[in-house]
This record gives sequence, C-alpha cells and structure tokens, in this order.
Amino acid sequence: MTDLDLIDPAARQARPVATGAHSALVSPVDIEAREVAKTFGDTAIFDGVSFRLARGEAVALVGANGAGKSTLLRCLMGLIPVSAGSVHLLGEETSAAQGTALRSLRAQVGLVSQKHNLVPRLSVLSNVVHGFLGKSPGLRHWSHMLAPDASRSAAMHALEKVGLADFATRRADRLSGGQSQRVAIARAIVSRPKVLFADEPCASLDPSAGEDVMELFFRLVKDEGVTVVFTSHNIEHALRFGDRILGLSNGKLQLDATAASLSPSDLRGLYD
Ligand SMILES: Nc1ncnc2c1ncn2[C@@H]1O[C@H](COP(=O)(O)OP(=O)(O)OP(=O)(O)O)[C@@H](O)[C@H]1O
Repeated sequence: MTDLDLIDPAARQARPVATGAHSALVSPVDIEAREVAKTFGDTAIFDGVSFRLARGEAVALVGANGAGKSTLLRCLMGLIPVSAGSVHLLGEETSAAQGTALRSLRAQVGLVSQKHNLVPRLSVLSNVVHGFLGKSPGLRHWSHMLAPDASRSAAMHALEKVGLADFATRRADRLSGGQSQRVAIARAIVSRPKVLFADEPCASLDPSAGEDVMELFFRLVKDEGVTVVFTSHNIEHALRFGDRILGLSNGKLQLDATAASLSPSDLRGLYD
C-alpha cells in the first residue's frame, strides 16, 4: 500500500488494503493512526499508537480509567491535535484538514457520547435534525420547522429506526435516559456517516437500557456497513460488539487483536 491509497479517496475505493489484525481482510482503510502520541502539558497520556481500521470494522477501545481512551477517540476525530504522529480519517490527515475539507470530513463522521447532549427544550425531531449541522451549519438545521423537507423526513426515518417515531414532537427533557440515548443515536446516524465514534454509549444507563442501546446501535451500524470505534468498560460488550479490540495501558497500545481470538481474562489484564 502506498500513501496515495490513504490520501486519495478514489484510490481508497479502488484498491484493496489489509489491516493489522485482519490481514486477510480486503477493504478500504477508514482510519489510520501512525505513531500517535498525546501529551497534556508535561503529562504524557500515550505514545507510539499505530493501527489501521478497515471499512465496516467495529472496534472496541478498552483500558482502565484514565488510560486515554476518550483522548485517543478525540484525536482520531480530529477534535484535538495529536502531539506527535498522524491520523488519517477517510483519507484526510485530520491535523492538515481545513475549511471545506474539514467540513466535509466532519459531515461523514458521527459521535455518540456518554451523555446524550440533547437540547432539552427542543423537540425530539429537532434534536435529530441537528445531526445535519455538521454537513450544513446554520439555522435551517436548528429546528425541524425550518429544516428542508428531505432533512425532516430523514430525521423521521431515523426516529423510526430507533423505535421513537411516536415521540417526535415531545420535548427532549421529557424522555428517559434510555430514550434520550436512542435519540442521540438517531441524531448520529441521520446524515448517514461513514464512521461513527461512540464514547461509552451506555455508561449512564442501567444494565437493561444499556443492553438495549448497544443492541440497537450495532444492529443499525452493521446494516449500513459503518466503521465504528467505541470505548467501553464492559468487557462482555467489547467482546460481543467489537470485531476487534484495541487495549490501552501504561501509555501504550498493548493489545490489538480480533475479538474472536480473545477471552475476558485477556482483557482483564489491561486493568491490573
Ligand atoms: N483537556 C485535558 N487537559 C489535561 N488533561 C487531560 C485532558 N483531557 C484528559 N486529560 C487527562 O488525560 C488522561 C486520560 O483521560 P481520558 O479521559 O482520555 O481517559 P479514559 O481512558 O477515557 O478514562 P475513563 O475510562 O475514566 O473515561 C487523564 O489523566 C485525564 O485527566
């Protein structure tokens, strides 16, 4: 594989490449981290982190509290700069992307966070329409009443997919935690992103609601062939929903293996 494969989207589509843990996999690379390091001030969080993620892979990022999972996720998304190395996301080097290229990149990426971050006083439908703000910032995608018909109907369709079409006109602050997280998923998928990041998507939910949210999230993304990177403290979820596991510990990527090749005790070692 050449650098061009990573940088030129047309080349990525046309040329098969293999990833680290999936050497037999023939698929474009959606995310590549090369020798990534991150420091905050004088504190090194991790360094030498390298991996490639293929289109359609679901990757669980695991590690103890403070290992740097959320920080790595933010580096991969280009929300914070890396301190050394580089990240290519959908063929663009995130630190180099600016202006239109950066907007286009953001439009192809979705995020589901621990906290759903819905706008409480707005309707569920408006909150889902906000999923278009990355693609088309401005007032038109702030309220469903101002939104173009196509965006509004896509938002309704996304709500149907998460089983909340009947809640479209309800204020977001009248929902349960599980319902709110399902709306956040609808918001993340409405613009049909190629890559989805999820930072402990069920951390704030009780075990039953958390299970429902994970099942729903992965059913939707698997149907669409979306590449997913999610963080989790739940070893069972990581192994069940991840095709591949990346483990951070002591500032290094200590584990990069297929979920099928790992047992829960392999992951528990990361928490010692
Ligand atoms: N903006 C920041 N400025 C300074 N330090 C930060 C910043 N963001 C994170 N850190 C530090 O980086 C380290 C890694 O934090 P991070 O949130 O990435 O870990 P994590 O593995 O996601 O943890 P958890 O499982 O508890 O969510 C922590 O020590 C944290 O205090």
